[in-house]
Amino acid sequence: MATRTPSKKPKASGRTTGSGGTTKTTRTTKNAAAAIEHDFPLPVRMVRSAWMGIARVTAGAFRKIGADVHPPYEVRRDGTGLFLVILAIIIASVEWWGLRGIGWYGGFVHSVAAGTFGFMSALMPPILLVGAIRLFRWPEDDRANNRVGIGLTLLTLAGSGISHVAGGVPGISAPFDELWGSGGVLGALLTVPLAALISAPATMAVMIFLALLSLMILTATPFRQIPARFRNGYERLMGQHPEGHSAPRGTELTGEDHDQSYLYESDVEPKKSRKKIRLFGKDKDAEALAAAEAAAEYDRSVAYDTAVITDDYGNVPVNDDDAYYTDAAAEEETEPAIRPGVRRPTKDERERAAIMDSVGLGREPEADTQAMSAIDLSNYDGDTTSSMSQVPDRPAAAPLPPIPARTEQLQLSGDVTYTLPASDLLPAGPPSKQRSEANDAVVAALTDTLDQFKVDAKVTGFSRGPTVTRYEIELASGTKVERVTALSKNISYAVASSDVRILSPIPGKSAIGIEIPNADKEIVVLGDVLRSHNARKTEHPMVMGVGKDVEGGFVVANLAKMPHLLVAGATGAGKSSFVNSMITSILMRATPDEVRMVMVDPKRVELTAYEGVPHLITPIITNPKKAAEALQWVVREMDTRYDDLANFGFKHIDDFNKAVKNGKAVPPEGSKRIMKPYPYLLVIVDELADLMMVAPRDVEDSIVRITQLARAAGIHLVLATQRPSVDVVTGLIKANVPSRMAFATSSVTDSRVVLDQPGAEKLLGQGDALFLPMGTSKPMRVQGAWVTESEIHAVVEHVKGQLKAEYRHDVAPEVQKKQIDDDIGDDLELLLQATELVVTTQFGSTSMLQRKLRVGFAKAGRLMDLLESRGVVGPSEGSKARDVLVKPDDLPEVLAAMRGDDTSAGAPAPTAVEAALADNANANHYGADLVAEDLDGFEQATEYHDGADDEGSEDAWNLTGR
Ligand SMILES: Nc1ncnc2c1ncn2[C@@H]1O[C@H](COP(=O)(O)OP(=O)(O)OP(=O)(O)O)[C@@H](O)[C@H]1O
Repeated sequence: MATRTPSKKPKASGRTTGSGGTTKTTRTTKNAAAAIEHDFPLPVRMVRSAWMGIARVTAGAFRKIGADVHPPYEVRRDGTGLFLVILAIIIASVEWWGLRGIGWYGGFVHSVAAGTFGFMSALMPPILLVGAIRLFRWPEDDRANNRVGIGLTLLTLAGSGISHVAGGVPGISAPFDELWGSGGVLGALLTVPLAALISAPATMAVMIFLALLSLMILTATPFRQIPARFRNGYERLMGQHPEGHSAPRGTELTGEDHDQSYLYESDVEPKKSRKKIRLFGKDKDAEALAAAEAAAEYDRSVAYDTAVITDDYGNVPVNDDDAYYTDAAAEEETEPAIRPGVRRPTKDERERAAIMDSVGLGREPEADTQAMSAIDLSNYDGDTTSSMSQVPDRPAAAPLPPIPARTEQLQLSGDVTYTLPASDLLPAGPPSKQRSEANDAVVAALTDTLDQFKVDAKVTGFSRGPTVTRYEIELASGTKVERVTALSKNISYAVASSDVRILSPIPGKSAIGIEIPNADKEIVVLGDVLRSHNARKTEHPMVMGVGKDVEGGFVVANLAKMPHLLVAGATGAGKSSFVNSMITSILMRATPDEVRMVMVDPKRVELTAYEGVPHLITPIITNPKKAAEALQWVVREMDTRYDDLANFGFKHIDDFNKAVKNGKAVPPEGSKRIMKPYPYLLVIVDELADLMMVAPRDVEDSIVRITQLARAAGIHLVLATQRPSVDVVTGLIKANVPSRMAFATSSVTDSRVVLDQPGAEKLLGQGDALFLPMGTSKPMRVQGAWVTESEIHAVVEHVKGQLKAEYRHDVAPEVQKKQIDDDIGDDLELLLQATELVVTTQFGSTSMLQRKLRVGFAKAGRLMDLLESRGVVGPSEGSKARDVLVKPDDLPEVLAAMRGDDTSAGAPAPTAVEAALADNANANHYGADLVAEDLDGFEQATEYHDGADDEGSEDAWNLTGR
């Protein structure tokens, strides 16, 4: 507990309640000091002023080194700091710069310094400088300063002791020269009696131990964290965990460096802005009021559910409360201090948590109180940033035991033994912080802003998440909420961030929440999320690692319970990373018997890493037209599954599967069918807009059918788009895709399309997201989990090593090339010209074809239809020109495909037309394999489909007549 009672500047003492007591005391102290000062004679006062003048200039220079800091005036100790600097210079001048021989000065300084500390006197300048820097830059941080003071003193003692033992332990009465050449008087006093008692080598060991102890005190490293610190240091050195590393702002992120660069970018320099507010912080009420309306609207609609997900620091000591909780009444008598407490979830929060449970979000009731742990500043009087050391870091999570490898005997894939990837393929991330200096700076800036605008409110605590921290503000009775919300622009200004979001109130609390980006963001790695208690609690194969919420709790979600998800966000906001985390989660947790996937990746780059994994039932589909057909296949698959459910009398595929496994679902007599369970089917579309451009009506129809019915059939859709406009995410699609994940959008309109409310446009990008699971109205802010390309590669390699993909041939049926060729007939030349014209001009107009090719309307229309059938242009849009889907760069391949040339050898990226052909060839190949091999779960479905054509195999009990 700090002993000094800081005084306040009159300007900052406008608060009337809350800190009233303190203000009064500090004023008295200040007045008393002024009175004493006045009693000194003029020359003393002049010397003092001169000293303080120099001290201020020196301190100013020190405060500008590195990140600019501005400690409050009333707590500065520049005079003492200057004294230490001068002392350091004097000792350095003699011990370092060889001024020893110069007259009495050198002799005097050397005999005092070396006489006292021996060899250690050479280290005194940096030690004194460290002390000075702390006093200049962080004078208010009493706890840390005391710790550093003790550490430096111990280091000096140990250093003198070591020098003295190394110098042969001369006695205290030895000649002065001998003392100077060893540990000085200090070293002698310390080691001579000890050496007599326990021998010189043992004394050396004690001194070395003291030196190490002093380093631990200086670096605030508890014993148990030493291995972790070493590990972190090593990883940082190797570039594995980039925490604390710095790189130029706005560094373009590429490849596997993404996770590192992510940490660097920060626009927030809170302390700097504090100074500006002091200098220029006039009352900006007019501007503030203008902001109030916008803020109020925002506040009404965006309030985040924070009570949902539990913290995963399973090893947070249960006695945290005892260790850190101090009696509030006792604190009021002395100086109020920051008190980390543990908040219990409110009733409202518990109810919301129950809703979340129902949609399959990870939650761990017994850990609730840990999740709610937040830094409690309820007795913080807005005085200064407080000592970091008063609140210990979030206890480093003891590594949870590795997830035991699960090995399964697969049925659907031909009785192979399949082992899921080991959890250490996804390495752990750096430990998260519960509090950092950046948070303290923001608390000080917020307090300062409230003071400046004379708002009677206090910052009572904060919860730190990986990207943002939510600061809690409580109002004195009689203060309007609008007084704080109206300050949103001023708060942004004070913390130098345009991304400030105000929640009023925080759901379930009588407090205003202010979410401010962390200057020191943290990365959330998928491995940690998947190893969290929430993820371990269930073996459900459709559970994915989502990320971390604002309170630092791990968020996992069950895709089967969503049951369909829309993922949207501007380009670069983190969609694809999310999709990667999702697929990797599935590969980590589910066998191909449990989950099969259809991946649609019109961008052709995002999902290629997964090509060939046995969970795929068809090669990754890159052709939008084929994707539309694949969706139709999904509808058919759904119908088949429904038929089975109906025939066997089950409501959900899980029940059906259970019955199959228990041998309770038996085919009727005479049927040759071998009963096998159905895997979940996850259909992932990485860019919905591309599909909607090609066949809007078909795609919408399929999606709507699937989303309306597929839940019970175990079929789930994940639709991602960077264009969340109403023509892509139509009203019908929206109505049927209940769960949403919004990454940063480029406009508030886009945010409304995804979430039905604003908010996403204020997100920070790089995985910062609003998650709105089914059944909730208030989105939860999360930082998405991150998985690197090499991690994905390792997982995919493992999975592919277990089992080869066996693709189905009927997901995207063959395009009938022969017929197409017949279609073209004698018009090939004209068609080639038309293609060239349309692609080079990027203008799909029939009348242009008429004019340029000199053909009649009917011919031009036919050419246009041919172009559409080959994916060169989009569908007709009435009188408007059609969208051109092929880029000029791809023209040669498209023309070659039309001519029927073989373009596979050395051809670059396949065109839409080519891709279709190539994919079909693949499909046939795998189809042939399948026919020869035993039937899998999907083939049961095929049996029914085919049954209509093959009377012999039609089961009597198949009521659908397939
Ligand atoms: N969860 C995350 N944690 C850390 N950084 C992330 C995260 N997600 C994304 N990023 C960063 O943001 C960059 C862009 O992410 P991503 O490629 O997923 O965006 P996108 O929205 O899919 O963009 P596009 O639509 O262009 O593919 C990544 O390269 C990465 O550096």
